[in-house]
Amino acid sequence: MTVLEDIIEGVREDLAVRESAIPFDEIKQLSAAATPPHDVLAALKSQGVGVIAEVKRRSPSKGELAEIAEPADLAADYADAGARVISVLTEQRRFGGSLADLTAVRKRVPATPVLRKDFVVSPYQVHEARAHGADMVLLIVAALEQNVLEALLDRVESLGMAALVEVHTAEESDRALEAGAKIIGINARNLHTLEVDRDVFGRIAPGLPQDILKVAESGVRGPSDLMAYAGSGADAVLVGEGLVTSDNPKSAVNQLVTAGSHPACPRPSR
Ligand SMILES: O=P(O)(O)OC[C@@H](O)[C@@H](O)c1c[nH]c2ccccc12
Repeated sequence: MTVLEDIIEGVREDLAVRESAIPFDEIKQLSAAATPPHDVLAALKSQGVGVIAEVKRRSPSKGELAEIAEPADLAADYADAGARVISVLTEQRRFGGSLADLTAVRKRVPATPVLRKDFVVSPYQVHEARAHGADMVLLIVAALEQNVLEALLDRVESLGMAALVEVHTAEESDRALEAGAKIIGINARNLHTLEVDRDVFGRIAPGLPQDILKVAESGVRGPSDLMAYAGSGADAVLVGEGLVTSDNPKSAVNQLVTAGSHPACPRPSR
């Protein structure tokens, strides 16, 4: 079993527990009653290379990263420093996250779009994301059959949210396009082996249509990695570890935001 398959097995077990506590009809109603979502596409299309800053306590590759007793405080720092979107990991077993983290962050940064970062395999989780205030949902191509990917993407968009469709290979990026993805995240980390290869973005992004928003995910250590990704056509970078392990996450975000809006930073040609 690969790491990804192992994580998904746990995710399905945890999901079954939540489904028996709150039935599908109820979570659907809660999602319909939530405050309307932000326009994430517009936020990501604005000038310069955007920063998506992640609330991440642990990872399967590195173990414990940061305690983060108050995810909302960290999110407020990220937003103050100019993060365009805040990503909140809600997977519990391997990443130490929760839906309570998502709710807390949503409440504290009402003006900033929030991404639910999890292993979404069912429409239930999409409604759950919206019910907890998410504006964007991660969909991992490697974890989904094509018909399921397409159905989930439709579901995300029909609730007014945006999907970040994650790929790691050219075949997966073809599947993302085929499914109708508008925002594609190219993950430097292979979710089967957890190996990071920062060159994956530069191999895949140039082959994507110009109107697709391209997010470089994982392995960003500082402004020079952002600049390198920008040079290969990134509209935004998604950063976790580099921020949560920093002595000063707010200034770490600020340095990235400054680099991403600097005149010397290569700009997406859209
Ligand atoms: O901590 P990093 O290397 O900056 O990476 C952030 C983000 O890309 C990573 O957390 C991630 C990318 N895709 C995922 C899918 C599930 C869980 C986590 C992820």
